Amino acid sequence: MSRRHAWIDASAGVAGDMLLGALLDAGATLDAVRTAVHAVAGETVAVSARQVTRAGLRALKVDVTALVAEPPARTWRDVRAMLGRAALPEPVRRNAVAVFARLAEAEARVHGVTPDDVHFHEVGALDAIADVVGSCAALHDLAVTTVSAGPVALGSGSIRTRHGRLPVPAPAVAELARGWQVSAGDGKWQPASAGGGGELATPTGMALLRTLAEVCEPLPPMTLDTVGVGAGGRDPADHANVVRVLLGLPPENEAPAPTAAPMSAAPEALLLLEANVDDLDPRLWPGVLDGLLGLGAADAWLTPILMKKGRPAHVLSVLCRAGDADLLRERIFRDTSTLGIRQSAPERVALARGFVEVAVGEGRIAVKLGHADGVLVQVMPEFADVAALARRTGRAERAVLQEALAAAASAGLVAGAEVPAELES
Ligand SMILES: O=C([S-])c1cc(C(=O)S)c[n+]([C@@H]2O[C@H](COP(=O)(O)O)[C@@H](O)[C@H]2O)c1
Ligand code: NI
Repeated sequence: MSRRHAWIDASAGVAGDMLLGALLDAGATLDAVRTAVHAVAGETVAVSARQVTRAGLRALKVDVTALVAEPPARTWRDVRAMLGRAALPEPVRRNAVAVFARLAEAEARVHGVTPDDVHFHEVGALDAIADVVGSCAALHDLAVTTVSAGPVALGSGSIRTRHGRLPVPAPAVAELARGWQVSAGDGKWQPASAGGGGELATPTGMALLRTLAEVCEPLPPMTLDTVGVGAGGRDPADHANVVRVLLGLPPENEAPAPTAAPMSAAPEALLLLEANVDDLDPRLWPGVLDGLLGLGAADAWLTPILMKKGRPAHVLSVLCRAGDADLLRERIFRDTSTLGIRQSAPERVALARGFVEVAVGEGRIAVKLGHADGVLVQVMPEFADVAALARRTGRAERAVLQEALAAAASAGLVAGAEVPAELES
């Protein structure tokens, strides 16, 4: 099974349409992007792409056009429901939900509202849906298995929005950029008559990059395969207004054949945030855990304990990357009643993961595969898909789960088998 890495060059900034343009230019098909966008938004929006130049560089510019006169204003709750019911490949749905959750969280913080009440403005909502769903579908279509990105140029000066003049980086961008390497970049502020202000990164672009890229790093070693260049709307003279995506095979693909013991993954450094809580309304816990996972926690769970004074309580444990710890700590203080958070630095040895879909009756279920050195170690149908299919067909979850396991086994997905070629990221 070969891995395919995408490295995002956002040294001139990043916007949703620029990233989507770069992924299409790298070989993702417009068909795959349109199918996914239409599955979420219906025929209310058209996505097209054209060749342009930016400071003399050829690049692909994506255009998103609303086909309805007055697109409805949508909250994050509305968009989440649209993503939930759309016929999308599971990895595309999961990534798109995670991007919007991060965007809604950032907007909520800067506007002082709850994420569920964040409003994606009219045409802006359609734009964002097309950019986010389109980029997630394009990555899927390119069979990308891992993503990283370099430092991001954010810009300087100020921009005019429907709420008046905002400083650059725009507040939501600054929020989304926490924990990532950034700079103002080379984009100089100029008056609107000379092409507009110096905003180089937009909230949608930053939310996509922060969610899809696992780490901020210089271009990693890889055998370079394809370069895609996506254009922004403006063409200032002082820099090429583009995002680039470099696709290639990481060095592991060139390593010798796997040995017998398939557990050679290197430990990764993570942080464990923990708090003992004895006075939170128990009905709030599921929302707390979902919120932390939506913000990028690697895992979040509760352990029942007996605390001082004989009180039944829970330990909230949140495993995360160091760059996400500030955001998650603030979220824990906001959503629980804890007065303190412990922190330790465990190492995790994780299997590489991916998904394939199997047909079960009239539905499809994503099967999560954990693998090492080209060999499957864990094979487990996604329970959310099992439960959804059971609900739709009126069958028992247990029966659907057994059928999904049997479908996986007859497709050769069993522990010890070779990782299948079509493994999705
Ligand atoms: O209209 C609002 S509320 C608004 C808020 C913010 C904040 O950062 S808060 C930013 N903007 C600007 O809107 C455009 C579009 O951004 P997309 O991510 O939807 O492409 C961009 O210039 C933002 O900085 C608007
Ligand atoms: Ni607003």
